[in-house]
Amino acid sequence: MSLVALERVGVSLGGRRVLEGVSLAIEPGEIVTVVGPNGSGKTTLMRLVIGALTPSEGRVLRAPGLTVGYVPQKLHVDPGLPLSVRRFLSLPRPVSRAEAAGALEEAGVGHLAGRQMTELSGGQAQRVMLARALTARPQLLILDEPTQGLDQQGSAAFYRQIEELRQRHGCAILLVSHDLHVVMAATDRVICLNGHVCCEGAPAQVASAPEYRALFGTGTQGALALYRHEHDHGHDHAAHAHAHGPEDGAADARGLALDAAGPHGAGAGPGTGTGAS
Ligand SMILES: Nc1ncnc2c1ncn2[C@@H]1O[C@H](COP(=O)(O)OP(=O)(O)OP(=O)(O)O)[C@@H](O)[C@H]1O
Repeated sequence: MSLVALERVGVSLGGRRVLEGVSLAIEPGEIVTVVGPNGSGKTTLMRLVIGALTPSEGRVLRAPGLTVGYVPQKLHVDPGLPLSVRRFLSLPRPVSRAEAAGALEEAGVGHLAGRQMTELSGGQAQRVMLARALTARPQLLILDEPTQGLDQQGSAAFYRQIEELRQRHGCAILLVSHDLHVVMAATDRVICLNGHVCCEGAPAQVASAPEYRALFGTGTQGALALYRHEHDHGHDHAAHAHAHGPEDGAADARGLALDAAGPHGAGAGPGTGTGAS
């Protein structure tokens, strides 16, 4: 059974048609990247998947008891509000010290537990937010624009980490990107969105599809080749840590935010002093 399935979903916001006739399904354990230009409805689609938005048409089906970890594009932390990393990990669901430490380690930021959220760089904040998402033990991990601001090498390293997370946790991972470069090569399936699903399939198929090329041009093949070259070298652990390991501050300069869903998933809207953009 699919974790999430959208059936002919349409969404209108502020009198505008944002999504139309979108049908897709996310299967257990797969990595799916949604690509599309600015304003093509990617974030709206993520909000549908987590249940923060109700479709105007069609329906969204979720596996019973589905657990979702959601990392939205931005986090808004009130600068006047003291909020340590450790405490942030316990919002909204308290987690044990050991669980928090483990998740931070896994995200490559174990040393930041005592810091204030407002002191973190964009890349550090991104990893802390990923750690919080992991504490929900999600069956589906959703990351909205996690590679924004990263160069191709940084994006490739990020995707390797995503692959490792999938292997370790067995979760499906749904990502959004509007700058389709290296990211495509590391995903099982790409969905190209522009208000509707233009095309979908394996990365190489989508990269050569006329619908994709009409939106993004033809420049992706070189990036795919770059990724494959690096990937061939990357699997022993030491080489990984050296060439592709977590680098604080290397990630998204805008900062990435997370609002992890509760233990049973879908209530991942803004709250607890943080909000998705
Ligand atoms: N609350 C809202 N009211 C009216 N229009 C909205 C609302 N939220 C989003 N939109 C519009 O819906 C469209 C899709 O927005 P969405 O944020 O889903 O796009 P996106 O693909 O994630 O864009 P980007 O790559 O720039 O982040 C845009 O035209 C946006 O202006």
